[in-house]
Amino acid sequence: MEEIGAAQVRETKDITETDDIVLDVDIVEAGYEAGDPRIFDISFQVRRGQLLGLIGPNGAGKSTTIKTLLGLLKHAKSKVEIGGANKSYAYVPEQPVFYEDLTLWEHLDLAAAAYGLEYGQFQETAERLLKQFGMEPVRNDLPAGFSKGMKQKMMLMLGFLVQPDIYIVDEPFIGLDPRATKDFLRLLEAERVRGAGVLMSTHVLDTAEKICDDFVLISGGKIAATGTLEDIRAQAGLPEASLFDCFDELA
Ligand SMILES: Nc1ncnc2c1ncn2[C@@H]1O[C@H](COP(=O)(O)OP(=O)(O)OP(=O)(O)O)[C@@H](O)[C@H]1O
Repeated sequence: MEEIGAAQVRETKDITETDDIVLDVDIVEAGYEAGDPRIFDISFQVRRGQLLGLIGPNGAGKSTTIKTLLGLLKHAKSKVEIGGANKSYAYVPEQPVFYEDLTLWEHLDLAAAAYGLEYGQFQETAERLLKQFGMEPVRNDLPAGFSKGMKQKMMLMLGFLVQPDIYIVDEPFIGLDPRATKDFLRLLEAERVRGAGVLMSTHVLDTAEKICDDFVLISGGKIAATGTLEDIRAQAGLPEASLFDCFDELA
């Protein structure tokens, strides 16, 4: 058990190599101040190759759930098992985080060094990602001068570079143009085929409906519905309905 702050009880334990589960989350409660929890009883798992959509209205508790499973909140009672055989994960935040003085290429290089990637493999993967995201022309530029979508692409590239067991992606679609969205989804699909799991928080429900295997719908800090689109439709009492209509009914 790992104690981080008086009110936090966050356990991490190993997932065995034979296990298909790459993320196992069991949150009793979590919040930003002692005695003021914002999310309650949130439990779910992500398996290899699975894309789980974390959806819910503004303020429902999606980001709080993600911060809790990353171990970033002081006031949390939770048990989280993260990563498969390699114990590796990539977190792609909604708000880009970068170093003012490092170029795009230097960011990639730094991430590769931090994760201990072999240099030849790093170069090959980084070159491929620069091409795939159309970012070759700005490889030696500082990200402070990038557009919102370009910063978002940099964050996605840093995640893909690492090829982790699980991707935790917070709202990837806002800011990406249609071409970049397509490139991102193609890369994500390839990673799922490789065996990576994905937890993705998003408001873009028409895309989520097409790409996610399963959903966790959070409302008012609690789980309002879980399962496949069919399960969600049954829970909403709306057979044939879109994810958007089910969301409206359940949230
Ligand atoms: N840094 C913070 N300090 C205090 N309270 C916060 C903080 N961030 C979020 N909250 C509160 O926690 C609750 C859940 O917010 P959270 O950010 O998890 O929602 P969300 O589902 O991610 O919403 P959105 O879709 O708008 O991003 C809300 O009541 C919000 O006011």
